[in-house]
Amino acid sequence: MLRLDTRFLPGFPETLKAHAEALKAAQEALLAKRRDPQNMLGWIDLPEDTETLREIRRFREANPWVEDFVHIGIGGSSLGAMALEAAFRQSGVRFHYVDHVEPEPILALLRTLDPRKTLVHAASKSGSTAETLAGLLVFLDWLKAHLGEGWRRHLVLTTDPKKGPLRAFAEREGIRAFAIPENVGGRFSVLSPVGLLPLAFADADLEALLMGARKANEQALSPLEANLPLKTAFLHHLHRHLPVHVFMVYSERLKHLPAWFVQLHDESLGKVDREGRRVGTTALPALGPKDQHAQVQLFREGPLDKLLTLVVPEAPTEDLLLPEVEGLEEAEYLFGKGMFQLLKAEAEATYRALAEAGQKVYALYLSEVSPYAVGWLLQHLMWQTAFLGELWGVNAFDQPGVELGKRLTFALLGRPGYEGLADGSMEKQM
Ligand SMILES: O=P(O)(O)OC[C@H]1O[C@H](O)[C@H](O)[C@@H](O)[C@@H]1O
Repeated sequence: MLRLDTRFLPGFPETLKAHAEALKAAQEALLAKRRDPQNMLGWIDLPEDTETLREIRRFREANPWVEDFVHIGIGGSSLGAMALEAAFRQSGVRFHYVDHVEPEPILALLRTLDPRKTLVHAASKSGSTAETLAGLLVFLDWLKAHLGEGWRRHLVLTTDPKKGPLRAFAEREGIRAFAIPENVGGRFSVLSPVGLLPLAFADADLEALLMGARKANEQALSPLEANLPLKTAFLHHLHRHLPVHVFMVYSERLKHLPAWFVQLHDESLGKVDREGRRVGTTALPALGPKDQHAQVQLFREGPLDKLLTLVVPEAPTEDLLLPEVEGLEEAEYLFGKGMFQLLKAEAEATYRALAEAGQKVYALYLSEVSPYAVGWLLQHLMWQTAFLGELWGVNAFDQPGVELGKRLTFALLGRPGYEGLADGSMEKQM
């Protein structure tokens, strides 16, 4: 369950009411777009897709031999999987992420792996991302060298259902390939096989995750009073003059969640709007309590240019009692308390201290760090982003700004068709 706390933003409920009509219009405009698959709103339907869930389960059950799971993918094709696996892994399977192109760590990883016990999962919506293809080339070669014809059982792909080089490769070679629905973009794909397949090997509770996400859907389709993502989107809209948005999570298990959110927020909303204006706010990842000892100094006394979201669990799923120790009387105030009580107190104290400093801050309380509550949170944040796209007049589902860098990379590597881009004649091609 998710709960919003705006106690340090006085007047918010009244302002919300005053904008009810405009918010309803934004909600209707977004929902009207669901009719056209080109609008990339397929992520709304992912939590209902029980058929894919069944297939993933069957695949997991058919491969009990897996001890190491290598996930090759980048951006939307890795950040969500990484965040959820770190939080909810119950199996003994070891996970490794190849979401970079630095040779040394890949070589170090290859030296530790036993190919007979390794499953390689390459995920890419487009099927053509250079980093992912590079990783796949290396691991494919490695599997073939060690396993001969047996390599096929050790590779699984997740990509577009019809298009792209990975789909074509899977069909040619008869490799198992799961699908990211055509109308689902990378950073909205965590509840597709991109995230669900690794999570199945982590033995995480996938049903609970999807059930939580369905709760966010229910809210997002409701009138404003019950529509939490529309409310948080409006909070961001109201504070859009503040350039920095700190996303601070008080959970070690969710330590990779801010990175997933940064891509979702920045890549969806940092755009040129319909009037040709540059819009967007810069999401800054933070982790409590660690960043109290690293970033909070800046948040307290640096520029008042931030909107901060604190994501705070309300209860532990398991607690640890802090024992009394003779000779450590300095810690007496901790004796007999639950460790979670300390975590909660630190979150509350930081919340108050930031508000006292004059920063704009609100809290999102998670009932607990469970697949159900986190599934709800992820889908909530995707809705928030989609609503903000409407309010800011941008398409939240494309990323035209990353294309030039990709084309220049191709040119620098001598890919046919990109000649000329690398030698300074770039302007001509833009
Ligand atoms: O899933 P893929 O097609 O491999 O894309 C991976 C990532 O790279 C692209 O450059 C986009 O900017 C991201 O939105 C995407 O998540």
